[in-house]
Amino acid sequence: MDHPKGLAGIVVDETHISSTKNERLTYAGYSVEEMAKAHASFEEVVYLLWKTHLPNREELEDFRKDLVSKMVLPAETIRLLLYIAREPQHPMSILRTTTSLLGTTNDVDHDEPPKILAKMLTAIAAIIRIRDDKPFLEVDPDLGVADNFLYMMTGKKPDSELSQMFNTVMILHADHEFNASTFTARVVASTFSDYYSCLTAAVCALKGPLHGGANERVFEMLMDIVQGDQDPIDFVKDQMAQGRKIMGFGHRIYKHGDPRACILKGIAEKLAEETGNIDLYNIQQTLADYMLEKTGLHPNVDYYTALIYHCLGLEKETFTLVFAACRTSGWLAHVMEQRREKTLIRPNSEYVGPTDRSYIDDTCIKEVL
Ligand SMILES: CC(=O)SCCNC(=O)CCNC(=O)[C@H](O)C(C)(C)COP(=O)(O)OP(=O)(O)OC[C@H]1O[C@@H](n2cnc3c(N)ncnc32)[C@H](O)[C@@H]1OP(=O)(O)O
Ligand SMILES: O=C([O-])CC(=O)C(=O)O
Repeated sequence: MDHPKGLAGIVVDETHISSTKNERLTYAGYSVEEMAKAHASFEEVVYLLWKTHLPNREELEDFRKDLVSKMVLPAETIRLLLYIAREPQHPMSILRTTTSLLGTTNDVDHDEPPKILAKMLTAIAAIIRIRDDKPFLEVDPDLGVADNFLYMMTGKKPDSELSQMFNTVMILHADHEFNASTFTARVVASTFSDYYSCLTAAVCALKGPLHGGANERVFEMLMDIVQGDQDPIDFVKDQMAQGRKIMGFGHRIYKHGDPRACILKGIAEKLAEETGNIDLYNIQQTLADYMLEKTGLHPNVDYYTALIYHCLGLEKETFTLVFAACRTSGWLAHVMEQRREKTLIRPNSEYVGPTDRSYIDDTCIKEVL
């Protein structure tokens, strides 16, 4: 019997959280394009993903205040982070350990999603600061969640234009139905394991270059082109001739273009102009045009964010951490939904190896039997 590789096209369960039906991304029925255009805030989208309805003004303000107040990390966690974040491993490996660590610190209510999201954001910003040898920054209670996260990573409080752009980046990454990391989190949740175990597993899945790790590889490709003074088209032709995939292109769901990439492209162009990186943006454009014409592949969500994060002053190794920070909101939504379902995820496989073998005939320790 033929099985679709990688569960492609298989609907494994229902969800109320998000949909990519007909290649349109919606959160609880609202189009992400409409929300991005109307400058929805990250906290409003998190509320929507968790409760599947929008908050009223008062609920939104309370939710924002609650999240921001919970972004303060216990002193013990900061002490441990200062130690762990300086280890030489890749920042996503540091985040994997940190996520697990957050679940073991002596902190009450540790099963509470707002607290978990808030702590993850601060911990991610702290990892980035510590590795950059910059002082750890305190949360500003007057800023929103996305602004605080950006401030704690970069040390700069965003103006309203940057704040809108960064909120958009965060909401576009917040959820994506049963992608690999979310599905991983749901499998762990289905065993009734704890939230931090689900998130640690999700971070491990996001880290890989075929998933969230692609944004770092996109920037590496741009640097290879620029630093090697290479023609961008010759570069990708050569990569594909060697059987390599071009990072930031293609998607399991979107075969006619990722709706988020168009919005992110606009943000990348604006930030690239403002920060003197327009040459990198132009290279990305050249590559995107060539890839579409020659392979029919479109850029995915990781393609333009590589340039956006660079323009924000982040190191390429930390790009996937920012993705993890945004996606933690969606992971938590799915963990909550899966917990309500109370069913173990445990599919079947078809065994295709040899059968009816005799251990007694084949074992090397026959003589002692
Ligand atoms: C947040 C996210 O996770 S978004 C995705 C981030 N990942 C990347 O950017 C990595 C590069 N892209 C890829 O590897 C793929 O497009 C995936 C893994 C994202 C999706 O893959 P799938 O749905 O399994 O499609 P699949 O890999 O089978 O691709 C179909 C064909 O297009 C080719 N293809 C797909 N993506 C690429 C690419 N980026 N570069 C070159 N060729 C590609 C495949 O080689 C395959 O060709 P074949 O039919 O001749 O074997
Ligand atoms: O859905 C997927 O396969 C990958 C993903 O997480 C996204 O595109 O946001």
